[in-house]
Amino acid sequence: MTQHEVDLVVIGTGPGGEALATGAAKAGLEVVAVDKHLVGGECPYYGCIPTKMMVRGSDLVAEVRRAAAVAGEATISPAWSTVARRLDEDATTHWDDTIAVDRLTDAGATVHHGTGRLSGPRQVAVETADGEVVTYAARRGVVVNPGTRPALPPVEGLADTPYWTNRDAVRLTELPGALVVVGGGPIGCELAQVFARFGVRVTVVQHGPRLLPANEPEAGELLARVFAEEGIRVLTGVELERAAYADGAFALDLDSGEQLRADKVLVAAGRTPNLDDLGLETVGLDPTARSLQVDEWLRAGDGLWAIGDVTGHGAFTHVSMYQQAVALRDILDQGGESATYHAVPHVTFTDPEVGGVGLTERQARDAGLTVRTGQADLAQSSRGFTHGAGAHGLIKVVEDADRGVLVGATAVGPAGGEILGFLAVAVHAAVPVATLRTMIYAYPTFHRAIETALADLSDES
Ligand SMILES: Cc1cc2nc3c(=O)[nH]c(=O)nc-3n(C[C@H](O)[C@H](O)[C@H](O)COP(=O)(O)OP(=O)(O)OC[C@H]3O[C@@H](n4cnc5c(N)ncnc54)[C@H](O)[C@@H]3O)c2cc1C
Ligand SMILES: NC(=O)c1ccc[n+]([C@@H]2O[C@H](COP(=O)([O-])OP(=O)(O)OC[C@H]3O[C@@H](n4cnc5c(N)ncnc54)[C@H](O)[C@@H]3O)[C@@H](O)[C@H]2O)c1
Repeated sequence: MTQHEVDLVVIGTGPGGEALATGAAKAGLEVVAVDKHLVGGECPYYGCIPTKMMVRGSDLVAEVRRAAAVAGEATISPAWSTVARRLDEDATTHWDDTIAVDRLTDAGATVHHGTGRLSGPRQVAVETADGEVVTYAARRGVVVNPGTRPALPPVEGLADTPYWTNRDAVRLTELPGALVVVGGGPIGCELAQVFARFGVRVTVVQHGPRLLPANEPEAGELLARVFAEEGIRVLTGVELERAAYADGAFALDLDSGEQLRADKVLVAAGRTPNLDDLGLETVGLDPTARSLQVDEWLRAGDGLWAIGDVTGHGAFTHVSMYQQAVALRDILDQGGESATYHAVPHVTFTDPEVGGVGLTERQARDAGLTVRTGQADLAQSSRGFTHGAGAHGLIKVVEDADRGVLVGATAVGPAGGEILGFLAVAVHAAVPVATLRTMIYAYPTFHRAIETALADLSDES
């Protein structure tokens, strides 16, 4: 077995790994990029891109149905085949990564489809699909970007059923009659609403007290009200105890005593980091850990960098991309700013969109800050009034009163993710609340509700 010497090996090419490998190769490094599935990772093939195309379709369906109340009768015959075609042809080119591989190769990198494992410091063994093993010694080091896979909750019988995950959900050509979604996080909420708007009878089973528990409680509660209006059944605070599948149907027993029946079950109950088959033990790291501890330069060890979901700084494409830029500058000895995470933005693309940045009120209080919060109801704003149907939303701001700056904010509403941009700047740059209060907010915009929320800042929780 020959050992090849190169500058850098990237194991796992999620969005960040792909970009980092491209950047390093373009900078003149000899780079090997390894992915056991598709170059680009979860986001372009099974995550952000296909699901946002699904959301775009279901939002249009909802908007057409709202037309009667604001503009006159309009009809739509929702056709899943149209969405499925876009996912297959436009989003994923039939779940084929040739374009991405060519892009990386054109940049000068060597690409392997295979499983990469560390075999010691700066050492990697790549097992290709045909069983061949190629080993590399990496002069600068190794970057790991292995991402996550769907977690299977410990529910009796579930593993033996043909349950779906996000990977199945984005490849559907036909929709089921009745669907149970297990998990009320971002994946569960986005997909529940998409399928419901295309005519599926959807029940969401969320074992916590509310939807989107990583967001402010007001956001999850508002979303639950919207889901109820749209006919989505939301069960919170329940445990799924048993699952069984027979004769084409699922039976799900809840701890409340109720049994749910469904044609399909979508499991969206969190993710498991792909750290268990990476050879981490050969460099003194724990392969059973929930995340890889990294410093502000994304260093996980000597000659070892980790980026993306496995670092535990937010499982979002923009975090993976942000981190790759920092790690690449470190690898190339270019210096600059290291990574900080006080203003990580995130948007769940339900309708209304749920955007958040920085700390929630609870997190700010737990951090010992002197907290003041303010809120505004989008439906009560002039823009909400003119918008009419579909104007659900709220703004919530969380101030560190000692410093007089926002440390967190939430924007729920039509285009809530876009409104969040304003709040992300405020939290990122620690713009004084006094300065934000002296701005002029265009009338009648949704973002004008931020002014109302700032005026509402008080010590009441
Ligand atoms: C349904 C869904 C919707 C989402 N929507 C959004 C969204 O709207 N916005 C957003 O910001 N984020 C979204 N995300 C999250 C986003 O997809 C991830 O944060 C993003 O893909 C970054 O992940 P990553 O870089 O850690 O790695 P991943 O994208 O998970 O890629 C990791 C890659 O590593 C490979 N790999 C793993 N182990 C090995 C190994 N040993 N050897 C070789 N290759 C290996 C895998 O095959 C994979 O290609 C969504 C996720 C899902 C599941
Ligand atoms: N728009 C976006 O940015 C977007 C969209 C989708 C996913 N993502 C990323 O992907 C990650 C994974 O998404 P996710 O929704 O699978 O995970 P998650 O961990 O965010 O949410 C999972 C939900 O399932 C619930 N749950 C766990 N076990 C359960 C059980 N046994 N029964 C019922 N409910 C259970 C949890 O309480 C939680 O609310 C997200 O955290 C997010 O970072 C982002």
